Amino acid sequence: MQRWEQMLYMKQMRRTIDAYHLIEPGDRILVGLSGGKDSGLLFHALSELSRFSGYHFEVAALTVVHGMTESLDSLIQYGQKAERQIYLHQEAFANRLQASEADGFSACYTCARMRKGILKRFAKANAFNKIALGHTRDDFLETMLMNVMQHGRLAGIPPITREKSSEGAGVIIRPLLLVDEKSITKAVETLKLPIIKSTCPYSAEKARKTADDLIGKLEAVLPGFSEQWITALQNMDTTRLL
Ligand SMILES: Nc1ncnc2c1ncn2[C@@H]1O[C@H](COP(=O)(O)OP(=O)(O)OP(=O)(O)O)[C@@H](O)[C@H]1O
Repeated sequence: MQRWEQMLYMKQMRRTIDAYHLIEPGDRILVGLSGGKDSGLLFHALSELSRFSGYHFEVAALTVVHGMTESLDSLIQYGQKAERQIYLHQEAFANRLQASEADGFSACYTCARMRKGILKRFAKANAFNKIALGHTRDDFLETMLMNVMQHGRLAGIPPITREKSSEGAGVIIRPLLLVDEKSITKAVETLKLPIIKSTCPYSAEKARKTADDLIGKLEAVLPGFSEQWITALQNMDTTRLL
């Protein structure tokens, strides 16, 4: 792989950070690290950025160990070798959510809420003022399609959210929001970052899979469609909308 290809994700991430003012000097950023490739690359990229650039911020990661992943050993070894701070929060709630799915709960929704609550409380207790999540351009487009298909609403995922709640640190940033999954996969392979497999039975959520398939079909007919969609959203002509 060419060097420019390896660095493509970094260029796209920096552009997003600058365009939406995601990072300010003095920030203490806690990355939600699932063990998957997106947040794995996010943690690596922010760690590099904090060491070699003029952004002046600190970064560490928290993994919520909810009981639905394979062994975390390689992640822990990576943290020690690269001298990167990875905290672990052990709370095996995921099995209980599976059991309650039968009662009409959405396990994925509840799991995401619980993880977010844990991240927020940890951030507050340890003086982190921002939480960074690994959502990508593909997550953004899938969410947008799902919102149209399921709720008749045009909404994606914002690059920065400022939430007020009793749980604490309410600023959530998504520096990979305009980075495509292909660049992420390539970078993770080249950098040999550790990837922990999820054992969650819901990880291929049906509605998200449908949205993903649809985007794949559009890309096959119209190469560059995803990029063009993002460009269109940044150039909205509100005088011609309803
Ligand atoms: N167990 C966890 N502990 C800490 N943060 C998490 C955990 N699971 C998810 N997150 C955070 O929430 C984000 C969105 O979660 P989601 O399950 O949609 O992940 P994803 O899109 O598959 O990304 P990844 O490749 O990072 O797992 C992740 O990118 C990560 O930042």
